Amino acid sequence: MDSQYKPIDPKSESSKDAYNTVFQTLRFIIANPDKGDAAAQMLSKSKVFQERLPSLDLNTRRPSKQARAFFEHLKRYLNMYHPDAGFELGETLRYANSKKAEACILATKHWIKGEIIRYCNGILVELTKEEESKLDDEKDFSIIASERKKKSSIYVGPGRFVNHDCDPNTEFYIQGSRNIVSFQVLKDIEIGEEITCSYGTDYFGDNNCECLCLTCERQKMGAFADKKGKEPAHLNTFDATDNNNPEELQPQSPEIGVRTRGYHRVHSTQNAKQPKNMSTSASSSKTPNSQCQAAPSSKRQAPIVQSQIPNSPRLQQSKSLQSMLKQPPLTQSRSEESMQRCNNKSERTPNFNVHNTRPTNLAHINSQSRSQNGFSTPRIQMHSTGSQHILNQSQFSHENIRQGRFQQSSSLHLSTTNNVQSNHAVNRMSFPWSVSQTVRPGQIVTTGCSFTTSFCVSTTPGNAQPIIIPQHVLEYTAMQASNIRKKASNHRMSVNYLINNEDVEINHPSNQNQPCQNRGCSNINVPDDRICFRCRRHFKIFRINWPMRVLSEEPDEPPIIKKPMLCARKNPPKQDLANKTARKPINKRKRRVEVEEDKEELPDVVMEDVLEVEPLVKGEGDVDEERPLKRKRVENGLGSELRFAKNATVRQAVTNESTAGARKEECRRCG
Ligand SMILES: C[S@@+](CC[C@H](N)C(=O)[O-])C[C@H]1O[C@@H](n2cnc3c(N)ncnc32)[C@H](O)[C@@H]1O
Repeated sequence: MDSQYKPIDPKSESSKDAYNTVFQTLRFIIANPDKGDAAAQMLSKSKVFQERLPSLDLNTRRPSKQARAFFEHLKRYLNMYHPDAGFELGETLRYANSKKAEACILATKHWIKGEIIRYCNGILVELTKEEESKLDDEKDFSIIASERKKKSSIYVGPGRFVNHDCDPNTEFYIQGSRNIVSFQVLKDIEIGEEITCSYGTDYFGDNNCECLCLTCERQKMGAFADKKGKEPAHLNTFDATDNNNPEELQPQSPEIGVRTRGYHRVHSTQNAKQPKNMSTSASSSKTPNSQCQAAPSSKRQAPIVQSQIPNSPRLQQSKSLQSMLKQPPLTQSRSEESMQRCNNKSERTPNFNVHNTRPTNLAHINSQSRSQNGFSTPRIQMHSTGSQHILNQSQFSHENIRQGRFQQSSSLHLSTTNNVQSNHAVNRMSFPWSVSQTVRPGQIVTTGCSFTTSFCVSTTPGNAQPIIIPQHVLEYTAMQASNIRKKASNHRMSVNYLINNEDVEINHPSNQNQPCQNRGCSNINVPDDRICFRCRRHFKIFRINWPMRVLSEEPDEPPIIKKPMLCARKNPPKQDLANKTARKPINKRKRRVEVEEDKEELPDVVMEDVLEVEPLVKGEGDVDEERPLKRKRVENGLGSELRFAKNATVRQAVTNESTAGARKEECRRCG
């Protein structure tokens, strides 16, 4: 396995080329979903590919075995953009530390229990001991340990982006006899919902005590469990009084319970049956920073194990996967040792309160209450830190927020050097934008951003909602800030608050920060445009509003063309022969037309060109793309991807018709 991967410098010319090539290829596969081979071939012929992977020459008559395998893998990734894929790659802050979003898989269609998400797959590639030892701890790999084969395999492909949930909505599914693993739906999945599976019960520390999944959040388990009355580590809310140097308390520090990324082992749901002391080698040795106390197993909702689904059609098929995925039990001593280490760490751990901008952790409001400082906070209770803030966590859970039952929980931060009552420049780093704006009391600010400097409201992108910063929050914050300022300078503090939906009056003081105009989308984090980034990106690639990926209308039926009367004469006259030979170029031309069509499908489009095309925002399910597409065609003479299939048929029909016409004429001519 060649692990000598060098990332492309995003500023380089070749990265632009690469971007265009990949973009064109994606558009090609969208327009031609069944031409995965052609798309992969196209990509392999590109400059960037040939420069960077010269050993994988796919364009010879007999590509090497390695090249063919790579080719298949390439197709696997391209197929993520297949209109029927039913999922897309998104990003989330749920599992990562505050600085880095992680990938996740989001449903773009409604999935029904039992269905196979076949394009979300990956392949298990066995690793030699040497290869395994070479794996870089800094990089995130998904490794599946096979007990049967007594080997580990690396899991590669789009499926590797599926995150873990203790109550997952899918499970691993072996496709056919090959080592291709995709996912089977365990419970219906809504559009926009994250697709998750279970990595096993001990993947994130013993009994998944470091797990950050939604289920754990809802049930106050895993990293959300209340650790002996202490602030849950994942909350990481910074209390300026705890430490004079906030830098020391950056969430990435292992001591504060944020896991390092690294070499991870994914295990099947089979592991749910394992005794507690059989911790995985990964959980004990590869996630060194477990600052945890395992939640009582009776409370934990057991991941759905395969045997719990009676008559599961894939039960038999996946038997081999089950056995493959069984973990080698660790020795008791090792497991105990890891537990011991776990406990020791949690004892050592002070009441860390570094805010990591993960909003889901910040729900702790008791409405209609009074803050400790006597400020009347009719709709909000806030406190800079403290352990009592789990009060209503379930009510203000990520899910509630996502479903719009509550406004996004948020956290205000400010530098003590700022005067809170005046305007503040906010450095918003909302992936992938970075903008700044001034926040005034009462102004709606858009959440969906993490922050680096003085003052910010933060939450998870994708679930962003605008919120109003009430005057009293700012006053309270200002007061806290001035208190702290007396003690030390250059400290940050946080005020966590959440506003009930009913109490929030949403008005838009400016045209900034408004909900995405694409009615299929629930994002309310649109800083300077009508369409949120996700929808723009989707439109850019698919030329269709999110989450639609397929045409709702069938393409026009080609006009019915009666088969032309062919010349029935056995020995056509010489003229016919001449025509026959003359017809060859016609066919060639026809073939050329098809090739040209393909070319047309792959215009040299740069991002800016595409962004100029304004998506139509009519409503969910609307696929009327005529306006932008027509405009596009007029503007730069490009055809519409959406129409490609249609055009191809129509053009084909036209070609047939004219050929038929020509033949008829010929026949008429020959009598
Ligand atoms: C197989 S990868 C999944 C894709 C990953 N999010 C990424 O961007 O590469 C596994 C990694 O995702 C993160 N992760 C997934 N589920 C998690 C969970 N329930 N709790 C904490 N971290 C999780 C961890 O960083 C883990 O190492």
